[in-house]
Amino acid sequence: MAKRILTLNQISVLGLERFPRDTYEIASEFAHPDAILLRSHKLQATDIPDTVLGIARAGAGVNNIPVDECTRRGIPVFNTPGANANAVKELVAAGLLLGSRGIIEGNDYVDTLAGMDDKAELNRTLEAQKKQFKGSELYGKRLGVVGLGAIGSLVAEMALTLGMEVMGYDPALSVDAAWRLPSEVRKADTLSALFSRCDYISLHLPVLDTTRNLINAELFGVMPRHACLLNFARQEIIDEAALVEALDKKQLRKYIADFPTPALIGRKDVILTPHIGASTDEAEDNCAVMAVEQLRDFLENGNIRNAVNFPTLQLERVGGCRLAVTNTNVPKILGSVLALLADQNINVIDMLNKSRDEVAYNLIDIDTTPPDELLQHMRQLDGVTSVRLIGDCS
Ligand SMILES: NC(=O)c1ccc[n+]([C@@H]2O[C@H](COP(=O)([O-])OP(=O)(O)OC[C@H]3O[C@@H](n4cnc5c(N)ncnc54)[C@H](O)[C@@H]3O)[C@@H](O)[C@H]2O)c1
Ligand SMILES: O=C(O)CC[C@@H](O)C(=O)O
Repeated sequence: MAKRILTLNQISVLGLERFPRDTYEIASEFAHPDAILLRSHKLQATDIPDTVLGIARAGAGVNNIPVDECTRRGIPVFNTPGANANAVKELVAAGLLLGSRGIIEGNDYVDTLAGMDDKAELNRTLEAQKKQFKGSELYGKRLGVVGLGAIGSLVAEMALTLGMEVMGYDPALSVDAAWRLPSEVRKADTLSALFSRCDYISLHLPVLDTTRNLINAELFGVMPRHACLLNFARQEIIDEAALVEALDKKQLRKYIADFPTPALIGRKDVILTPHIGASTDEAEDNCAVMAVEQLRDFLENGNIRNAVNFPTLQLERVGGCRLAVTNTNVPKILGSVLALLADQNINVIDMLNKSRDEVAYNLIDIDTTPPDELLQHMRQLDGVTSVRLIGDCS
């Protein structure tokens, strides 16, 4: 039977074409989908049917998905790290330029001159008024980057090429990300040190329980008054009341962000774009292709790459059929699963088991198709969250 993929946002065709039409059905409405593919759609736990095996986010942030509930139900949530990083980096470059030069104000002013048909008079007026729109250069200024992952590291590199100094803060920096980082990036030990020393600050961290409202009144209080804050990460990272108060008190010069809210729209000291950080042809294609490939590998082989709540695990297919078993990460459960197979004289050909936090995940290749009763029995074992048979041994 064809696998059913429920799409909850518009997904690039280049990605969707990677689902073979003879083995997959794709639609934006399905009562019993095998998997969900989405972008920013806010997914409620109650909207995830029991048939769903995996969820793929074509993008980086997964705060629109109830990840804890998925983990509880044994559903891996995939994302596409780095696939849209260049698109965001380029918008941040634009944000830095909009924050340093009177581009928007100048453009708005020029629009007011529509209808002035005398070219000489137009030029005289422009030359007389342009001093209002003077800016300052980025060269030599200091950029603080909060979060030095896929996007933050590219932003740091881009700012260095503009001649800026770069300071970074990331207490959870992975070893791989540290290797990617240009050596010129100076480390800030605290957020407060970074906020107090930078002319521009750009946020590139995920929204988590620990980062919600992280940027608060205390940090706005130490910022230089000429500083500019860029937020192309998520609005929830900023304490909005504190931001509005800081703008009112002129504790920061400008806020440039991808997340409009009623309190911010229309302010002269705020520049807002409608969440278009990843809205390029290239990023949409990259994210969709990566999400689809990861989802297919999971549905067809049980392999897991780039899940935010499951361990990474890939086992080459060597024939036979495969059991994908998820359980809580406590002793003896795997032993009970294997004992059930041994009781039925089912031989294990190959096996891989890994854990991440409270989740343990096992791929077990066997040489005989197990009877349905055995799978039911396995599902009822204490601590087993899900059991899936992939393929057929016959
Ligand atoms: N505007 C957009 O359209 C758009 C597009 C892509 C991503 N994003 C947002 O940007 C975020 C980052 O994306 P990415 O691809 O760089 O992710 P990433 O996972 O590669 O990098 C995130 C970095 O943040 C760091 N971090 C975690 N907690 C931190 C903290 N308390 N302080 C400082 N750093 C911390 C992590 O260690 C990691 O290095 C995403 O989670 C998403 O919310 C927005
Ligand atoms: O899908 C999008 O347009 C936004 C994606 C972005 O917010 C992300 O977290 O990757």
